Amino acid sequence: MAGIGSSLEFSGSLTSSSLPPPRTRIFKIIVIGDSGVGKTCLTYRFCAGKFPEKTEATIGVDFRERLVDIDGEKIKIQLWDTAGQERFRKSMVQHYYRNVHAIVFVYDVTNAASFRSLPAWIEECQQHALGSEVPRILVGNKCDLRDSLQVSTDTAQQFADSHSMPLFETSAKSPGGPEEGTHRDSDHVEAIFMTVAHKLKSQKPLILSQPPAESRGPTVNLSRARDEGGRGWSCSSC
Ligand SMILES: Nc1nc2c(ncn2[C@@H]2O[C@H](COP(=O)(O)OP(=O)(O)OP(=O)(O)O)[C@@H](O)[C@H]2O)c(=O)[nH]1
Repeated sequence: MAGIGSSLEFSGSLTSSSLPPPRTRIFKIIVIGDSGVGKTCLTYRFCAGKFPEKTEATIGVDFRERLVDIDGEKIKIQLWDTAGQERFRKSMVQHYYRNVHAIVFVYDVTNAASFRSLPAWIEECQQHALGSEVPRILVGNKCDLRDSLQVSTDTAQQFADSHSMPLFETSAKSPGGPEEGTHRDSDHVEAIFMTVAHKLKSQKPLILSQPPAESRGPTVNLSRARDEGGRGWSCSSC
């Protein structure tokens, strides 16, 4: 299960003034979907800020990280770009699903088969004990290829609703951004992953707590709040 429920505790003879700065939290987000839907491009776009010139099929898993500032806290967003091809997944699959904080399911809006595969990807997550308490989102990629659309927004939205996931339609390739209008395909890759990070941070605020008065000594516990178990969340900024 997700490791973000675990507490980060500093105890012993430390006083609050001598506490080391809290270490940077890492949010592990796995990106899952059929081969060729654009997982590498989406993760690269978020972490490197641009569309990659060339990609090859992912073998096993690739990691990409980006340090972001959320409400004054530095958080490392660690994206696990998983292989879509079965033959490249086998040996690594157990590692993907350890200590996952959030899941991003990706399909290609120009490839109906990639959309039809989603139940199998969801099932695989369930088989690895990722329950509904782990935030998940659905991303339809390649919205720049409007003329080749095979999955309508309505169909995708129905699917997302039935699985209590927010839906984002985007393009790892097009510049995107609010200046491009209010239509769904302007959902920005940046905003999508930042929304996930905000959700995780709001579920797991880092709080300074003290033990009950009777046992209070020089110890200060720095711990994370318990999981609120929120579901059915949505993007407020997109
Ligand atoms: N037009 C367009 N092409 C895209 C977009 N995203 C990815 N592609 C292209 O789709 C192809 C596959 O992209 P990848 O990111 O490698 O796909 P993947 O899901 O990581 O594939 P696997 O590693 O095999 O699982 C590449 O040729 C990309 O250039 C997009 O938003 N728009």
